[in-house]
Amino acid sequence: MGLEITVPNTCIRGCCTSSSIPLHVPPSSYSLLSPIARGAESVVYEGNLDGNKVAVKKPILSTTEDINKFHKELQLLCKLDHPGIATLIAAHAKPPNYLFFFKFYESLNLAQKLHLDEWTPSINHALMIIIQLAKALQYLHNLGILHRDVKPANILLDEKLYPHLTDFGLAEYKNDLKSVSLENWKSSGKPTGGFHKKNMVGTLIYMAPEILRKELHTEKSDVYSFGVTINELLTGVVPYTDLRAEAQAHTVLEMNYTEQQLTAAVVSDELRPVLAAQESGVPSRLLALIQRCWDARPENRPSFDDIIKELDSIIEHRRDVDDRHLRPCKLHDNQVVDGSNNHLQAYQESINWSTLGELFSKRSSNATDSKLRTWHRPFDKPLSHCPTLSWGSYATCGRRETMEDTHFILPSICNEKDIHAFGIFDGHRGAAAAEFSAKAMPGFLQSLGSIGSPATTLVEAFLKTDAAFRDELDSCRKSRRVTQRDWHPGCTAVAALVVRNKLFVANSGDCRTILCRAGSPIALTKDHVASCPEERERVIRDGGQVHWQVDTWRVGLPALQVTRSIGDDDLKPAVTAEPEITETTLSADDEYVVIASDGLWDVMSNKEVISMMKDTVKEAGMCSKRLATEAVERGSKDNITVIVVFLRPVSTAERIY
Ligand SMILES: Nc1ncnc2c1ncn2[C@@H]1O[C@H](COP(=O)(O)OP(=O)(O)OP(=O)(O)O)[C@@H](O)[C@H]1O
Ligand SMILES: [Mn+2]
Ligand SMILES: [Mn+2]
Repeated sequence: MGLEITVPNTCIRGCCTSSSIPLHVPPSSYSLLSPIARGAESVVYEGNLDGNKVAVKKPILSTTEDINKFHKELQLLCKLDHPGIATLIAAHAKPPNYLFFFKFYESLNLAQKLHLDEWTPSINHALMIIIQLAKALQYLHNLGILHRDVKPANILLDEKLYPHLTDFGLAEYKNDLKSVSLENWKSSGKPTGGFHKKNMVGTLIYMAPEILRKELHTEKSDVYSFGVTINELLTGVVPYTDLRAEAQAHTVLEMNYTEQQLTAAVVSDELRPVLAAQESGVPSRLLALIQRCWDARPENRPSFDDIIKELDSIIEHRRDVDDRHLRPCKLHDNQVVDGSNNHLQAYQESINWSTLGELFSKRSSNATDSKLRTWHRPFDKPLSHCPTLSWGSYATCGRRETMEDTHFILPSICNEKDIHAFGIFDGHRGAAAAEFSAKAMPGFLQSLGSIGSPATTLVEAFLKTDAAFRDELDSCRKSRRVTQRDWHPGCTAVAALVVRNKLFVANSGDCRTILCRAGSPIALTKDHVASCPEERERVIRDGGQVHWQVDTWRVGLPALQVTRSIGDDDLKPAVTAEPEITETTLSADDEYVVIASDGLWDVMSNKEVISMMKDTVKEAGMCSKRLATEAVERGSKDNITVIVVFLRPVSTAERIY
């Protein structure tokens, strides 16, 4: 269950503290595998921490000053929590091991992606990266922090090619910079050469002229580096390489000398990289923004607040233009199919809903002290039957282009060895609600378990996840991170909770859970769809409208087929998030549970699932995969997610019960 935070959670000096990031990790919990990058000041390894793939940054420490620098970087990193900034998972700050453990970002850094992979992002994807990066820098500047080393090599890309700013090796609080310079002036009358060397930082081609002139770094110096970086993203050209190649071809000058020439040209002649071309589709307002970002005079450059306002407006303008020309056509199953809509999607997805959900999860589980938290135990009598659990899952987007299913597996909640939770979310109108819920609900389950019975815990977790998601969407609309007002993503949800010998299943929507008892299926959920008369009546009672359209009953204008879900805020309260709960006492007859999204059940009956399980190797992951691939073969048109949980000991050698 993740890494423990030992108390007191501080570094050896006591200068770095964190309530959520462990600052001591036992050597047995991690290993360093191969190095991925060797910098002047550190080696970054691919590694493993507590079973998860991580990036381990190991600074090269030779002097006390290096160690001071490590503590400073750690202090800063402990304060940061933003989806556009690389996530520090843990650190070790005790001699002889000084290590940073970061979330592993799969898709290279932006410099490698552009120049080794020769990646050319679409304008919409580039805009998404630019705005996410601007928000990360706005966040830092609001905290009074200057990054001082903004460049493509310090921007890591995750599997979706979303950017995460990293490398705080040169970052400083603005106020500290001021005092350093004042002290220096006082003690020596003028800055010394050593002082300049130490403070003239960042990579030359991204450095603002005032830094090259050896003046103090300000927020506007980060803005300059941002401008050069996003121009590189749009052109795919390393700044000045065209120039430099020429210089090298025509002279035998040392690199150092051409760099001096370059510096002089940037400072005195206002030389800048070649601006991206409007013909390649870059909006002219974006080009103008880049030019303002790299203006020679810091006071003429916009702040990140200004930059974000302008970017929002550029993006909204692009959408308006497209909306007028190309109206997306609505299909029966609520899927909007239209190529022109891709950039809209890219913008909606520029909000990382998983990360937002994770933040909620962290917040809700931090609200109660994990040490004091115990899970509600309704039965302390000795049990007649103790299930032995093993589980596995498989998720596939099937024939769809996008994946809108998510799931979570949460074993040993609050370190209780016999309490486990599993959940599946099936998104519609985008993946946002599903991505958010799969991260947020585990946090709510952990924090709520101590309060009520398992059944009320599940109901509360569903309602809280729904409320949190809709709040978050609202505030995104207010801050204009979501400018499309008629975007109302939702997801169906099913969660199973095993508490010793009891199984609780909560369901909102049309995911399904079955239990195999003595060889026969027992349905533990009922589908909440408008074709079900009771559900239809309930929707109408709660103020919703249902109508027959094409081939079935549907709810409201969006013509939703499901009648309960998380999100879908245009249809609340009629399309409620409140789940129906079943409670089952497990006995020796109970073999396994299958939880799956409707992509499986569309093409397979409960009985067929049971018979397929019969001749599959009894390993939960393999069973899940077999069921899902069979559903694809049978022509399921939907995303498919399957979780199988065995309830009694199984041997993988056993083929048939
Ligand atoms: N979390 C991560 N996931 C994947 N790769 C990473 C991660 N962190 C760092 N890297 C890789 O290691 C490189 C160096 O990381 P970082 O910039 O933090 O180290 P550094 O020693 O400060 O480098 P520099 O030479 O730029 O000062 C990155 O450019 C990236 O390629
Ligand atoms: Mn770096
Ligand atoms: Mn660095």
